[in-house]
Amino acid sequence: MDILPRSSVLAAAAIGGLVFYYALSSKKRSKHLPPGPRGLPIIGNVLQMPVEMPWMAFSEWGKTYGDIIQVNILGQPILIINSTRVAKELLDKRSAIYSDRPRFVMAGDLVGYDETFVLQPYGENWRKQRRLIAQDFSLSSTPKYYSLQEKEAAILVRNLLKDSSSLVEQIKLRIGIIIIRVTYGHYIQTPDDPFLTTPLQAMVNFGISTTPGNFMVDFIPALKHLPAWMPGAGFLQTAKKWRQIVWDASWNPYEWCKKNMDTGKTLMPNLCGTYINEAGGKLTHDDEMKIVWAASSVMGGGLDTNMSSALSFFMAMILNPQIQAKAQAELDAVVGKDRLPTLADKPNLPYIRSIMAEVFRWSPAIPLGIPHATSEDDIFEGYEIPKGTLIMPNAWHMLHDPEIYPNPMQFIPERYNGSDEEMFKVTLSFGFGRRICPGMHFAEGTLFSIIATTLATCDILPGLDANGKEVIPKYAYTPGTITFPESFPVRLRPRSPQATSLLSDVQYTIE
Ligand code: HEM
Repeated sequence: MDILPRSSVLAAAAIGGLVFYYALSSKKRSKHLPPGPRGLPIIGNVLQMPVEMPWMAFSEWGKTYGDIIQVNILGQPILIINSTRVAKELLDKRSAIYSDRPRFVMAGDLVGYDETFVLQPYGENWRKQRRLIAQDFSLSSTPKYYSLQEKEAAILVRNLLKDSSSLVEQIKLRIGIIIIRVTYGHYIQTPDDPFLTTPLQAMVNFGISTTPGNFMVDFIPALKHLPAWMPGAGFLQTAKKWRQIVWDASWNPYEWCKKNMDTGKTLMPNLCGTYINEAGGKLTHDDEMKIVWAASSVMGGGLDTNMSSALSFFMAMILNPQIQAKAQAELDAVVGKDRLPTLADKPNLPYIRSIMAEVFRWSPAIPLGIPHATSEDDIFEGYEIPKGTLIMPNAWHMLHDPEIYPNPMQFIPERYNGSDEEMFKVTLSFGFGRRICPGMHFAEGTLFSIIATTLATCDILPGLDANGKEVIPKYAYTPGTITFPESFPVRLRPRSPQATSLLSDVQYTIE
């Protein structure tokens, strides 16, 4: 795998291409571009690009360069946006020309993620796929999945009470079960089910291959034509392996769903099954391509993101026992102790909603968003933004701006004053403009169920190290497009025997 910036892959052939490319693009550099760190000839800012939690580094850069920062990686202009106002101005108001995706040569051309509409260029195919799922996951459609989300949340907590050392695995499994059930009508029963493990692997690869700067071929597309045996061309073998994984993750569960519509094994409703039914079973190859890749986008979009937010919730609660106590008081007053909370209780639980909003603010799962790209030249406040600029909205910075969120590193649900309008503002962690996450309402259902069920039934405590000492987690996140808290131990203690018995009563049904 050829990783920048430490890579030594600046092979002679590539440099030749670069000089040519740089000569071509130097005209653009002389324009009035937004401020940014001064780069080197040819390679631009490659060596300055931060690797660890780059969203925090870009946030620091903002103190020197301001709200918009231009960097250049081997001739590719990148605009980092450090302000909600500017992000809305460009990505929302000018969405007609800011809704493209950059061309990811590794992730797209070579591995094939560009079949999914997450990476599709802004155009007809993107629109058709997006329409298919926007409907199924709209605010008014998601209640059909509430009971699944509530049940899986309860089983998650029940299993964590038995063994809280398996926090990550349990969250992965339960969120995987939910998303695969609603997409294909298949109920995952064991963590080693390939319908779960293959998409999870595909997501790991997605994260690596879409992180700008990880693959030289993204900046020098001609490298994709290198012979596979050439030193430095290891990325071609990687791409081949990863391509098979994406194909298996996308087509196998769809074929299973289609085949089992008649046997009754396919559980309804689900995205693919509904589509197959509506078409009366008569689908052209083109129709199938559309639904397979739209479904794959749902599965990919809904797995790691929700997992990341759920893990951040557990971390925030370990760090803030007083918030747990306040949330539990609200749950006891509104829901009582004789039943588990449901999604129907959500309107009456403003403090739980505030905790959820604060999770999205404190630890956005995709801190730098999924990059957009400009499809035309533009001018903003006197700065030129060339066509093809990769746009990185630094959601992390926007959600940690001390002017808007005082003490931004503190987890403070009270900052919203119970106002849904204030909470709504953090939804910028779900992206911008026409590309905004179509799974937002569904994601909220899953996370709300996990938060409410856990707090209603358990106290969340720090885990212990080998010497029995409490481990307080640090605010540290993994690199990649979708980020996770660095691993931390946790302990769950039931609030009462009654709480344990409410969890035990939840039926493990395949539905
Ligand atoms: C906590 C959970 C989630 C977070 C934080 C999240 C965040 C995001 C973000 C930041 C984007 C990029 C938007 C942009 O380009 O401006 C996105 C796109 C997307 N998300 Fe989510 N997401 C979550 C859950 C989900 C779920 C549950 C689904 C599926 C049901 C989903 C499906 C998608 C899809 C398909 C896209 C691509 C949209 C497009 O390119 O048009 N996401 N998400």
